[in-house]
Amino acid sequence: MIYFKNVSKVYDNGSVALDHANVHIKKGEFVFVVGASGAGKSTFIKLLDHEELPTEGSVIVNGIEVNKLKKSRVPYLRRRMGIVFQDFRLLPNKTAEENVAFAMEVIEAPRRLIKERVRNVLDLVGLVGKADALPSNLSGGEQQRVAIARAIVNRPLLLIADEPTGNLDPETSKGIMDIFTKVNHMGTTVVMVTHDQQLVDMMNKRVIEIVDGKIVRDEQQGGYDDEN
Ligand SMILES: Nc1ncnc2c1ncn2[C@@H]1O[C@H](COP(=O)(O)OP(=O)(O)OP(=O)(O)O)[C@@H](O)[C@H]1O
Repeated sequence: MIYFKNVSKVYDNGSVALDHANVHIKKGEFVFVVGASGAGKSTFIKLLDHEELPTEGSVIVNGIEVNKLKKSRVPYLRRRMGIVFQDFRLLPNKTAEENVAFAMEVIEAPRRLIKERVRNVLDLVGLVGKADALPSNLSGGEQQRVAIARAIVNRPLLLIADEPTGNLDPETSKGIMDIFTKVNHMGTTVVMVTHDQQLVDMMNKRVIEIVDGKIVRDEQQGGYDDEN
């Protein structure tokens, strides 16, 4: 599903964000990526969706060598992945339902399918009752659930999340993890960057730790810290 083969990323200013990283993530895995601020976690994610290109090495996602992909093919790569951010990034003038539907409208899905799928995913994230609410009338946790619904409505193979609980309290964060677990059990691979020690320790999933661009730990059923 995901291969990083000897991947390095050096930004134009000389910052080494990834240093000869080798990773293999199989279909259906749930993986946390942890590390201090500036370690290279977001860069790791940006290499998956072609937001950044490696300076060296190759990145393969769903059988596509991302670093060799023509710009015109990037939307096809991104169709197979859903992305969730710390700051939700919902369209403020669209309701919860419209935000989710929009992700299907842009790929020109048939209207009836949109209606059916949007209802299903809003149900999955527990938000059917808030379908008509604008983001400004939703709590942070609810907004994140809309963002997750939007990310999964096109049934991606891969769900990527960059600090999805960074703006949420611990209880709400646990609810978000329950949804990720459900999505993972449906067969979707989940890669989540986080600083949330409690969540990582609670979930007991694979942990990849990055320090100064280097993968220093890759542990099945790990904790946030080495000694867990
Ligand atoms: N566009 C950029 N141009 C130059 N340097 C960058 C750029 N993006 C990131 N960096 C540098 O690359 C390194 C890794 O950054 P990255 O954002 O991947 O870290 P991170 O682990 O996600 O940090 P945080 O937890 O603070 O988000 C840092 O030294 C950062 O300053």
